[in-house]
Amino acid sequence: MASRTEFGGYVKYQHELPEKAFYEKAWHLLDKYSGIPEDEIEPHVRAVRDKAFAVFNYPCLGRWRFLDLYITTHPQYQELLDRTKAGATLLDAGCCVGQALRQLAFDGAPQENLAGTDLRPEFIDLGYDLFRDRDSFKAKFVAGSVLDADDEALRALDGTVDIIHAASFFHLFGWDDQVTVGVRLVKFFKRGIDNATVLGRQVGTDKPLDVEEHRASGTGRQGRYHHNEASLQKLWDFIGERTETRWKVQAELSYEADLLVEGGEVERILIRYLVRSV
Ligand SMILES: C[S@@+](CC[C@H](N)C(=O)[O-])C[C@H]1O[C@@H](n2cnc3c(N)ncnc32)[C@H](O)[C@@H]1O
Repeated sequence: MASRTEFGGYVKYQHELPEKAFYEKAWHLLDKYSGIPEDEIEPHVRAVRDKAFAVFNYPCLGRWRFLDLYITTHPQYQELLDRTKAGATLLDAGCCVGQALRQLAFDGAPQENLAGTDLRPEFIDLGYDLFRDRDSFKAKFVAGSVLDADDEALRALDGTVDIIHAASFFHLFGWDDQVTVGVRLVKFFKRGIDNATVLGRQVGTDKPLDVEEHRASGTGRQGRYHHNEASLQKLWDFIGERTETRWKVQAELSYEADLLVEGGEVERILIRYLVRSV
């Protein structure tokens, strides 16, 4: 089993499940979409989660966050269903095990209008194990790095997408890499469409760093950059300049108790965002 490791004072791997409120939508999906008998769900999820955590020790796996189907509470969730039913294509960038895509499909989004991409093909593969839909799920998955402008595999998605969902994703990167990622994502959009949309949720802050200070003081690979609405607009202005596109950001911070048990209850600031082409 993967070892417990500390991450910025946080426990990265938590054995106990959080409160039921945190994972009941995922249990419902595994029951009704995947058809997994109720008493098998927990051991099944634990086994797949440990395999995924052994691939890479993201806290979203170790701390069960991949079970939080927050997407259903995004103010644009109904719009995502309506637009994909009307033929729009949605790409989940940094999809991990693809839980958001299965939820969208379960709620009626046509599977052939869904796509996912992730750096690690193992996560995509484990998603089929988790949801037991390897032979039935019609969403298109492409493994590749959105940080690499020359990634051959990702070219298959260029010019094919109307909506991009990116959750707990941009916050992995520093400012410059977020610009690189945004520029890459823009290439995935169909040419000349109205209402190109990027949306998601990630760690936020009410005090974003000055970009130059962040660059100068970054740790590791330039450190991570967290946003409020104004800094996110600035980011998308930069991305727009580099791609000759224009974007309007709407975003809201929320202060939420982390419902996890080990390592204590902590407050985290999240930002739920919506970026539309203008
Ligand atoms: C913190 S997880 C979030 C997963 C999922 N979106 C969610 O909300 O649970 C970040 C994901 O981004 C993927 N990732 C990291 N760097 C990437 C890159 N350069 N290109 C594509 N995916 C990347 C990771 O493999 C991981 O699955």
